[in-house]
Amino acid sequence: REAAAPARLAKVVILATGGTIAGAGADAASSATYQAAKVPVEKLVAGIPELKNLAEVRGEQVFQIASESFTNEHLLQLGRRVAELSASADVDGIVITHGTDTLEETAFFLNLVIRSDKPVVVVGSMRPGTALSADGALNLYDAVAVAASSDARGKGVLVTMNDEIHSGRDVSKAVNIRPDAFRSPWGPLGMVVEGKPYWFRLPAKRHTLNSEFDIARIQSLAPVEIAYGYGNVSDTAYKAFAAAGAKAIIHAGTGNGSVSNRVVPGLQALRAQGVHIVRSSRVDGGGFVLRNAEQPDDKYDWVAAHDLNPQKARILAAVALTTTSDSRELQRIFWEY
Ligand SMILES: NC(=O)C[C@H](N)C(=O)O
Repeated sequence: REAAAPARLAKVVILATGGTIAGAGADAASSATYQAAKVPVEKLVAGIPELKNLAEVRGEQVFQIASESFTNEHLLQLGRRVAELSASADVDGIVITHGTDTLEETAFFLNLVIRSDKPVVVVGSMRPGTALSADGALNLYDAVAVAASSDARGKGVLVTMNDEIHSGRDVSKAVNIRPDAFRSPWGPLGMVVEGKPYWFRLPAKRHTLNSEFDIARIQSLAPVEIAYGYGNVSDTAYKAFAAAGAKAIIHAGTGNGSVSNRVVPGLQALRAQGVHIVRSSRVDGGGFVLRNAEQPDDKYDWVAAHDLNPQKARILAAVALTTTSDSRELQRIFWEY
């Protein structure tokens, strides 16, 4: 019998954007005090020789920033590069190294606008590589394992952190400092163990190839801001955002996305001026906002963000408003994505 030809290693591109996974501290005990976005991608890759058993890897430095400084322009530039690479026959999967603070926003954005079924995996770390028990190397190893795996195709943009594989739509940073920082309210999709992904569930919402949005058709994102709900709140921030040109304001509401009676008239007036009001919830670990519960959305022509947290609601509204300014369309999109 002839021996089977050895399987070709997948080709994976690592797009590096900075964050703690590229961070460096003064000594090994500095796990929380360090500078993010210091180490270049070549060094990150060279630090994990085991990557070459998983894939043919090459790195590309896109930015070198902490993720709290990401702007819409960074999202668009990164998205265009991911689209280009995913269209190339020479690329099987893409990994994006990213700071963890806004990782959930970038992952959701790419999940909405990248028209490809090739694996795109966003990864970060909670400790810099210089720290004791640094988590970045294993997280990156897991990300490359997932990006190289044909099983990961068509599952939308994914996030690997702390051995788990999450949907980029669902996942968010739930705690800081600790390496178990990322949670999905509906659970992770799977796990990576010793460089092999294991899957347990699939995303139910529209994404990537099944999305109506396409990075190729987006010149700029709509200006969308977030205002926080709390006791003794006023409508000052909402009005200021609208005056500065916001097309939609995400209300990071208390509980069910409730709105203080001190703020309701101001938001009605802003809607009458054309600004969209999207009610989300500030609760951590799984908000759930229903239309016409707490506030009469039909009457006020407001939108319910359903289970999307305020920062994810901002991303969806900023993308959706590039194709529609109709509130019913906006609401449909909030149910479907
Ligand atoms: N753990 C991290 O990556 C935090 C860092 N501030 C960032 O988001 O870039």
